[in-house]
Amino acid sequence: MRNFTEGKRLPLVWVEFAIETTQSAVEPISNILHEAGASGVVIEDAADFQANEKSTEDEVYEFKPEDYPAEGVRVKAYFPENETVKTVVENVKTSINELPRYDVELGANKITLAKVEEEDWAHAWKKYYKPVVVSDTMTIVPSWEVYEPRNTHEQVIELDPGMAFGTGTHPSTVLSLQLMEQYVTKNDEVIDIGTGSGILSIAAAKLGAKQVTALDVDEVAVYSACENIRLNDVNEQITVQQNDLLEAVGTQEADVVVANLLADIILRLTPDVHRVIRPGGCFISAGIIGRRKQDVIDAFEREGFQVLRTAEVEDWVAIAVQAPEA
Ligand SMILES: C[S@@+](CC[C@H](N)C(=O)[O-])C[C@H]1O[C@@H](n2cnc3c(N)ncnc32)[C@H](O)[C@@H]1O
Repeated sequence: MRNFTEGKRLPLVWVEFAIETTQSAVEPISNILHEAGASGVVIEDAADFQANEKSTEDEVYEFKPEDYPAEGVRVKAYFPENETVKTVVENVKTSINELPRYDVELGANKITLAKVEEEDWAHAWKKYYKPVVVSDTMTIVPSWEVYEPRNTHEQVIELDPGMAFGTGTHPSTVLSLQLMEQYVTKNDEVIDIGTGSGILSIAAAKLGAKQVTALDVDEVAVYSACENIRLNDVNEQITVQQNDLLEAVGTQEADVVVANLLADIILRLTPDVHRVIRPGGCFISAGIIGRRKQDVIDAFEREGFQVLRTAEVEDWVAIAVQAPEA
C-alpha cells in the first residue's frame, strides 16, 4: 500500500481501444473495459447523432458526424501505454468474444487500436459534462463551471475527474451518493473502496465524516482523487491510498463502507468486510446490474448482514446493508 499526499504525474501516451458493436452489447462491453482498468469509457451512438440531426431545438452539445459510427454504437476506452497493455487488450478481446455465449449480439465487432496523446482526448469530453443534481441538498459541479447553490443547505462537490471514473453522471455513482446522504452521519469514519475521482469520499467529508479512507487499485484514480480532494478543501479528513480492495488495510474500523465496484468484485470483498466495519455499521455497495442483485444480497446475508434499502436506476442497483450488532 502506498500513501499519497502529492498527486503523481500521469502517463502521456494512451492506447485507444475502439469497438463498433450493438446497443445491447454496450453495457457488458463497458463492464469488461472497466474491469480491465480502462480510464474512462466513451460511447458514440449513431442513434444520438441521427436524433440530433432531426432536432429543431437549440442544442447544448455540439454533435459532429465524425464522432459517430454510421450505424450501431462505438465504444471507446483508454489504457495507459505500458508493458502490460498488449496483454490487457488481448484479454479484453477474449472476454468480448465470449459474450455471444450469453446471448449478447456483438454486431460488427470491429476493433481498432490507436496511440493517442493525452492532450488529444483527455479534455474533449468536458463540453458534455454539466452539473449533476443528486438530491435537493447535493450537486456535483465541473470545476470549470460557474454555479450558484440553489439553497443554503446544498452541498456542492467540485470535480475535475480527468481520466478517472466518477463524474457523478453514472447511475451507480448517483445511487451511492443518495444512500450515503441517508446513512453517513456526523463524525462517522468512512472507507471508500474504488474511489475513482474521489467523489464519494469528498461527499462523505461534506456530510460530516471526521475521517475518510479512499482506496483505489489504479494510480490514475489515486492521482485524480488527490487533486479533487484538494479542490474541495477536504484534505484534513481524507487519506488516499493505492490498494487492492482491503488488502493492506490493517486494524482500521469504519461506521460506513462504500464500494461502487462491479458485482463480481463486491462478492470478492464480502467475506473480508467484517474486519473493517463496526457492529451495526452500514455497507453501501453499487455498480451492480439487475440480474446480479440477488447474488450480492445472498453474499451479505451469508455474512449476517441485513438489507436496509435497495435503490435502482435503469438497470443499476445499489444496496445498503447493516452489519450484525456485537
Ligand atoms: C465504478 S468506479 C467508481 C468510482 C467512484 N467511486 C464513483 O462512485 O463514481 C470503480 C473504481 O474501482 C476501482 N477498482 C476496481 N477494482 C479495484 C480493486 N480491486 N481494488 C480497489 N479499487 C478497485 C477502479 O479503478 C475504479 O476507479
